[in-house]
Amino acid sequence: MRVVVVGAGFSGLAAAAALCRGGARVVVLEARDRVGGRVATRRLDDGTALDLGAQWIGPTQERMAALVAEHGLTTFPSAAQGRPVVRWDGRSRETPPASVRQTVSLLDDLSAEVDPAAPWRAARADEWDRLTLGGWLGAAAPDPVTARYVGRLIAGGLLAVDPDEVSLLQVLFYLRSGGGSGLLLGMAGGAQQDRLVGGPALLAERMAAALPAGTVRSAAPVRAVHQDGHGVVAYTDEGAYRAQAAVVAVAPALAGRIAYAPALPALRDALTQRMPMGSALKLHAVYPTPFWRADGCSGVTTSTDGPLTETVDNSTPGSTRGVLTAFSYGRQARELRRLSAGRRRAAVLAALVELVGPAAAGADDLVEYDWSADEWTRGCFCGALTPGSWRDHGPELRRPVGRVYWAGTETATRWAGYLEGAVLAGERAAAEVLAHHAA
Ligand SMILES: Cc1cc2nc3c(=O)[nH]c(=O)nc-3n(C[C@H](O)[C@H](O)[C@H](O)COP(=O)(O)OP(=O)(O)OC[C@H]3O[C@@H](n4cnc5c(N)ncnc54)[C@H](O)[C@@H]3O)c2cc1C
Repeated sequence: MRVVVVGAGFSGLAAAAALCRGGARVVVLEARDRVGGRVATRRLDDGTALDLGAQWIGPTQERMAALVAEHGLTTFPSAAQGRPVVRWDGRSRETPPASVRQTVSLLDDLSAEVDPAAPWRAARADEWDRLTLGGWLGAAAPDPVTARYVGRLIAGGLLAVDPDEVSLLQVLFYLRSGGGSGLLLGMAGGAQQDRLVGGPALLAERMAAALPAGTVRSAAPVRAVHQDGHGVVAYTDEGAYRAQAAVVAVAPALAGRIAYAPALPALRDALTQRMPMGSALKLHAVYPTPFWRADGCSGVTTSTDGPLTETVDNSTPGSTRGVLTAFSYGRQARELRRLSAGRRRAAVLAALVELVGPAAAGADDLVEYDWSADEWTRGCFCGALTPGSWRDHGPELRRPVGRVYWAGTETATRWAGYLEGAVLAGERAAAEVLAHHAA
């Protein structure tokens, strides 16, 4: 059996490996001239490595851990020794007030009622899908600052959207899919625990290299997928690829930009119109040294206000330089994006000064990469269904359309939105193809 896989991110690469193991002959068509999708590593002249996209893996992400080992890579713990800073309504403190834990626990409790494989079946699905996280926080959080902080951390930190842009149901699905707020938000013991030596882009390259020679065709954007009773044809600018089935391993927002013949069923096409990508800006401020460590600070900060919601110490072991990586989400990220590069740098450094002190103004460099402007990603960290969309369109996420199967992290039921979810989704789609078409 021949299978064409669209996209060589972690999902497409994992799908291709599983299909090859199942005896299929596979071609992976990748739009970019590199594999990996939402991962990329930029190296500074002194060897400092900056992960522009995904960078962390953590406990319970078993497929990622297995792939790291299988491809001969290792991990190192994220730097988080020292005092964190919580900038709370204009004042600095070490931990957020108890109201934050209480409010987030309420969300965790509600998420226990959501099956991540079918959020639309939750008893209160309709009510929760109509309500935005912002609306829920307005009623459930004990005060407006707690509501703001939790909104920025949960809607922003997890989905890179504003609390008013996302339904409570989407948030509960995401919390459940990643095993709860403790795992999702944590550094040690959580999803931000470890980084890959060499960066995740190196793992993607090794996954691609382990496939039979010639499997991955890069610089081959798929423009159209046609199918009939006998097979599928994927059209690129260079040529047509025939197969018995296709796995489309790209985010729904990008899958909707491919032309299908026959046209996709209305509900599936509508799904691609209702799952926009998030809006995160990840910015690396590079310093001669990690100066915050001398003051006993961990570099891990969170904030109720300003353009930056959180920062981490992202310095690379072996490099003397200090890297403070800052994240801006939703509306704040859009506002930063509208500024000229010079004004953005000034705004980001001013926010860093407020979080970690005056030395933050002396950055050698501010390295940014705007995934929203990237033609083949169009936003990050992932796509999320808009309020009110889960019930009618959620069931279409993984439902195959004839010979076309859907992968990509957005289709995962565990660790959706993460590298782990991408791998699991790719392997699930491969299993569906192998089960329905003779190898
Ligand atoms: C800034 C940032 C930080 C993140 N941090 C983390 C993190 O720390 N940990 C974590 O686990 N996850 C993180 N994520 C999320 C993680 O990167 C994604 O969940 C994961 O990479 C998605 O993989 P994927 O294969 O589903 O999709 P993608 O990586 O988007 O892969 C899709 C591939 O398809 C290609 N493509 C698109 N359209 C076409 C077409 N028409 N024809 C051919 N090819 C096409 C794209 O070029 C791309 O290579 C982060 C993401 C970003 C951007």
